[in-house]
Order: sequence, then structure tokens, then C-alpha cells
Amino acid sequence: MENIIKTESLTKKFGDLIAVNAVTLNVRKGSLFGLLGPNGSGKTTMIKMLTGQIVPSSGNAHVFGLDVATDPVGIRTLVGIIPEQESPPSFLTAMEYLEFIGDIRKIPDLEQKADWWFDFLEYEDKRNVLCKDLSRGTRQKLMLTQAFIHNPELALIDEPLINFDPIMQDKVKAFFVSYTKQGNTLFISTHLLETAEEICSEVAILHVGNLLYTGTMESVREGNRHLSDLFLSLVRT
Ligand SMILES: Nc1ncnc2c1ncn2[C@@H]1O[C@H](COP(=O)(O)OP(=O)(O)OP(=O)(O)O)[C@@H](O)[C@H]1O
Repeated sequence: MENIIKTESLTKKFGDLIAVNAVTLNVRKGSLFGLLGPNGSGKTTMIKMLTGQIVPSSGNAHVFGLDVATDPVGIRTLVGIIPEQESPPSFLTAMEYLEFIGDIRKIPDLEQKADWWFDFLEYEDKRNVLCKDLSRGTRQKLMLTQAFIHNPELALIDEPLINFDPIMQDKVKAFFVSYTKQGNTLFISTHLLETAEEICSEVAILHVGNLLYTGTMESVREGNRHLSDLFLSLVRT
């Protein structure tokens, strides 16, 4: 099956600190890929490199065949991301922010698509509220909306569920599963191991920048093993 993301010895150093150490992995089309790891293991750094927000120190990564180092804008045009800032501009309303995204991405039928997302994520009543006055969960809804509103074939999202209540988490999880069942690819980082076990088709486990495991959820579950058992056995050693 086609690899949508390919990395080879991908490395990021911040001074003497090696945040991501020679990671080689492939993400297949249609995967719901979960990147797991303890605090500071390099998950955000990986996502930032794969979305062209920071440049690798060495090694390489290709997304849709585009090199993250030389074509970051090409990649960001194609994929859905929540940018580094993670918050919409405070001086725009939710709808004004989506119009701004619609202009940049040249999205046809923006109004109609925004209506669908306001309804689906249940924040229609916040449409005309300034972003600075939105709750953290509602800001996360808006950021998810802007990541998916142009119907990308690939989205890379750092901790997509963390600010949501359990009901909204269920709804978003179901969306992620149906999004990938349609042939799209989703790459998420998460600390929620039960959630990853429930929805991911493949996982990778990072520990102090090193890739300790990558495999399908079937291979994780061999012998009735739980993802948390595998995770803890790898990162506690
Ligand atoms: N801009 C930076 N400058 C210096 N060090 C950085 C920078 N960004 C990240 N790091 C370091 O790189 C390492 C990996 O950080 P990263 O944010 O990628 O981890 P993470 O797995 O996403 O962590 P968490 O689960 O806590 O969000 C950490 O030691 C972090 O302190």
C-alpha cells in the first residue's frame, strides 16, 4: 500500500539535545496512525518536522512525496494541521477566522462547510464570538474545524482530543475513524493509550527521541496484550 509519509533517519537537535534521533518510519494511506511517548519524547517535534514548521537537523522526510525541508509550503497546502500557535487569533470571531482560512486555502462553499462543522462540533452559538472569549475546548473545536474544512487527504494533529469532554471525544473519535475509512490518513500524537488502542490502526512509540516500536494494532494486540502493557514495558526499561 502507498506510503503517504516516509522518514529516513529523521533527526532534530536543539543545541546538544537530540529531540528526535534517527527515526525511520512509514505511514500508509488510510492509516489512523498514533504517535505515542512520554513527556518530552519528541512527538511534537516529529509533527512539526512533518508539517514543515521546523527543519530537520539531518535525515529526511517526505509527505505525499514532497520533501519537508525543501517544500514545507507545498506540504502545508495539502495537509490539515493545527499550527504551532494552537490558538486562533483573539481579535477575530470564530466565523471570521474560518473565512480567513477559507481565503488562504481558496475553499469553495466555505459558508456551507463552516455550517456543517459548527453543527457537528456543537458550537453554532459561538459563531460570532471573539476567539479570545472562547473556552479552551471551543478553541480546540475551531482549530479542528480549520484543520479539516478543506477536506485534506492527510491531517497531522498533536493531541487532538485533550481539551474535549468525554461526549465530544467520542464524537471526534468516530469522525477520525470514518475519515480514515474513506481512504484519508490521520497522524495523531496522544497520551491517551486507551483511545489509541480503540481507534488507531498503527502506532509508533517514541522514548527520548528514539523510535522503540512501530506496528499495526493487530501486532500490538498479539497474545491479547494491551497497548498500555507494551508502552510501559518499553518506556520503563
Ligand atoms: N524549540 C526548542 N528548543 C529547545 N528544546 C526543545 C525545543 N522544542 C522541544 N525541545 C525539547 O525537545 C524534547 C522533545 O520535545 P517535544 O515537545 O517534541 O516532546 P513531546 O513528546 O511532544 O512532549 P509532551 O508529551 O510533553 O508534549 C524535549 O526535551 C523538549 O524540551
